[in-house]
Amino acid sequence: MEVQAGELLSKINYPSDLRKLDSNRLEEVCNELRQYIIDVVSVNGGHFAANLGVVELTVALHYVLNTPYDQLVWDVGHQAYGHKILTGRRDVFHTNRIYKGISGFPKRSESEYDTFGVGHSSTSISAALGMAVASQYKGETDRQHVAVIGDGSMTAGMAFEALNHAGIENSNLLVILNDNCMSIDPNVGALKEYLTDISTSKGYNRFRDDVSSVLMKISELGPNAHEIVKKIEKSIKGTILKKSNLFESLKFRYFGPIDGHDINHLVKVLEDLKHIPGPKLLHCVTVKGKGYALAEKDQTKWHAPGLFDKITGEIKKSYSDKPQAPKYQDVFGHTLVELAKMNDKIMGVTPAMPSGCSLNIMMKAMPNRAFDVGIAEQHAVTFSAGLASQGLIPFCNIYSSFMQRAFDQVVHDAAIQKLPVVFCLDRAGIAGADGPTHHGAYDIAFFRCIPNMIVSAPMNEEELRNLMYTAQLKNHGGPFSIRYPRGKGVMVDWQRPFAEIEVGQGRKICDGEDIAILTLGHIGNEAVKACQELNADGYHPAHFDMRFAKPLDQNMLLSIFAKYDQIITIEDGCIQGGFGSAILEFAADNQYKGQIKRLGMPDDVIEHGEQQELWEECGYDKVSIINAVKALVVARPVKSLVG
Ligand SMILES: Cc1ncc(C[n+]2csc(CCOP(=O)(O)OP(=O)(O)O)c2C)c(N)n1
Ligand SMILES: CC(=O)[C@@H](O)[C@H](O)COP(=O)(O)O
Ligand SMILES: [Mg+2]
Repeated sequence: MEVQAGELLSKINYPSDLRKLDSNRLEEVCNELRQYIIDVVSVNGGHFAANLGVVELTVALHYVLNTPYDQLVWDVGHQAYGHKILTGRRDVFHTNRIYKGISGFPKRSESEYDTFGVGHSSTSISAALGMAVASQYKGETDRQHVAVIGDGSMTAGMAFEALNHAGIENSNLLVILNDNCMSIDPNVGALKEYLTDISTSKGYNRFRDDVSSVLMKISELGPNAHEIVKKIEKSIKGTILKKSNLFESLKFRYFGPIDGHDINHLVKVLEDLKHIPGPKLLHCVTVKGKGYALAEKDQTKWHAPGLFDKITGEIKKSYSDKPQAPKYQDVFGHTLVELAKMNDKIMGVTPAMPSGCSLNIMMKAMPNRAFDVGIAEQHAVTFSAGLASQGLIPFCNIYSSFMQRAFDQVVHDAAIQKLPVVFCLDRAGIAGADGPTHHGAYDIAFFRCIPNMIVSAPMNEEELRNLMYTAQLKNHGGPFSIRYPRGKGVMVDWQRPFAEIEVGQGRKICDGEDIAILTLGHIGNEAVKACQELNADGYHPAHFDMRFAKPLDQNMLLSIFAKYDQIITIEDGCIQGGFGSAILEFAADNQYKGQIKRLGMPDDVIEHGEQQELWEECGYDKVSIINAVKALVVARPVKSLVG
């Protein structure tokens, strides 16, 4: 649905138009930009509160900087809607995150203003530093490089690795710390407490303002003045500020904290900072959800609320007369608490996604046994391994795509040491509107190659519960991974008694002739639907839910090889190295002479869209499965086959 932009905003196609305005009109621009974001996101969905929080910052940056020559890098990029609207994409913004529409994150192929592709957090300082060093090398001394990073994203190790490096590079880098005290959930950790301390310490702020304004004035007087500034800084800031300022200790010049919603002050400060060389950090304090009262009040709920009525604030739900199956996330959250009540060794760990993965249920019920460790996937894995080394059983829940960050920790800290960490990989498979950075495409492939690792995937809620139950019964000789997708399962009546599943044992869903369909995980439900339609058309494939990509159910596979000349494998993951590849390897090792067709994500970047649209595009939704079977098998007369 197209939404009309305000009068001023509708004339701003690019930042060059913005820069023609008198600065006293910027507040108006901010109001219209904020309203436009509210109007479009309410009917289209997407990230909301973070975008409202950076409206002033976005306008000020594009007003002061000479983008795209000056380089602006957004961390995560979930807050870059204002940036997109001001940089040539206002009229296509209604296609944001929609299949074939623009991406919900900055993307280099989409615009020259998108200097760096993002989606995962905490990459902005490294990327902007790389750009700054490249400019220095090329002699582009007039070029500005700015990384905008949130307080949540600043908790990741990668951000600190970049600060550590940037502090000794004398390149032109400005880091803007957008501090709203929030990650998706409330931000956590000692850094958050430190930032709150320096934002609220009145005496320090007054002193800092005085020193900064004097230093900025002197620094405008020319090259020699910088030397004087440095000396003054060394003696004054060195003794007073450095002691208390983390960023100064890392050789950044620290400015702020300033009000990130005061557009006029922001413009002035950013102008001043353009004339100060070397690594600098500007600490901006903002409010997540700024300007939409409900979002300011419940920032987690309004991080990405889905569609809503912008007047009443009512978030739209899909209503149905029929009872609905739960989300896998909720099954995980409730089941973990159930198991933890039975087994006092169980602990819960999430890197910054407690409400996303539903560990918040355990954090509330058992606060001393469940940890949000901040955006810190590597730490989450090794922390879990540490817990496991002491006889505990951590359930470490990480979105599949974020787990890409922690591969070494899984190998080095958990698998080699045979530690029984249970890795629950949420959002495994096609993630949907978040797109390629968030699809859980690779985990089967990258976990399957790790020794001592169990790789499993439930086809429904009951299977998820039973896999979780099985994983904590004993040490299976190393980590136990369980992957499941974003969204709903298929069972309304899911809270059934626990039953152990034998590790490496698949199950037959239905018997058949001519061809066997082997599935892993929830995508097996598409195969169930496909088989029903195929049966009516006279095709009778057998269907096996293999449950494990590692170890494989070798006995079941050998009997399948003996009976069927044709096999289709289906997985919601990349086909290179994944579940289908595991079957191919086993088939080759056992001289299987039949034909094996693999369905899964092709060796390509899968863009954004709804899960169902992308399953279809990748060729493993119900219809694609039907077509694949029909292409391989000759139809037989309809007859009933009970599996
Ligand atoms: C590596 C990684 N882990 C987790 C996430 C999920 N995530 C996206 S935004 C976000 C919160 C970021 O907080 P902050 O940087 O402070 O931005 P804010 O939303 O507060 O503006 C999280 C945890 C991610 N994108 N990347
Ligand atoms: C930007 C980001 O990484 C998160 O906000 C992500 O979009 C959350 O995804 P879910 O909605 O699947 O929890
Ligand atoms: Mg934040």
